[in-house]
Amino acid sequence: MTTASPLPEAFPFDGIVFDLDGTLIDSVPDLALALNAMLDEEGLPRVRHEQVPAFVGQGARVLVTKAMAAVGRPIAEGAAGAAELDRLHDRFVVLYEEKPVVGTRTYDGAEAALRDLHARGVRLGVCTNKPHGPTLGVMEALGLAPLFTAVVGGGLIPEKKPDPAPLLLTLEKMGVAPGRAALVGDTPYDVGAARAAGVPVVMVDFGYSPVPPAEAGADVLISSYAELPAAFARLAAVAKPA
Ligand SMILES: O=C(O)COP(=O)(O)O
Ligand SMILES: [Mg+2]
Repeated sequence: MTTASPLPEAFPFDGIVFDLDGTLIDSVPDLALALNAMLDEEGLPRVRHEQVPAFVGQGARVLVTKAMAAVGRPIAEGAAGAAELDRLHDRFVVLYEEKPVVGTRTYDGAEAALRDLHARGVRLGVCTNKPHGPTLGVMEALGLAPLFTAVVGGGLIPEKKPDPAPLLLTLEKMGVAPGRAALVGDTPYDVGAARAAGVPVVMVDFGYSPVPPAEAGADVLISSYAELPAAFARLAAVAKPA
């Protein structure tokens, strides 16, 4: 990159945690591919790509549960339903890990923003509800993995965002105090985790939020990564002192 860094000289945070799906990457093409491969195996109708964003954000079990409901085969309550969900989830993850980056792309400007922060010595983390295994696979394949100090995917601990535990674990692995960090995400699950952890939050408006992004309660809303440096400057004003 030859562009001059637009980040403020005195950067207000030691570390930035990013959500993955809908924030750094548009993963819906490959999530849809794996879901439809799983549905084909079950002899069920496929989901349309435009249905899939509404399924993403709370982890793979919720993704599969919502997809099954969308094709008219909702997962039943009780032990039989739980066993079916386990089976379908495990198969979905296998299929997704086989082809995780056929159509997945980083959003415009995301990689440059990450490289800029990294070059300035800001520690970077990913905190995602996507299962941890495929998370690592996707990040490796897209060349993002070396930029991050810590990656916490779904299943490493039982809690998922909006619970603050995965975000706090990410920060612990990064060696960054919550009062010196910010989160960038795309859904109310990210905002909830950030609020509960005492971390200010930027929300992108181009992800997979199930509610209008402006109503999700983030501190700052951005429409492109070009707006991120200004968003951090505004966040610094709402951040708790270290
Ligand atoms: O896989 C999901 O459901 C969500 O992943 P995210 O937390 O990176 O948005
Ligand atoms: Mg997301």
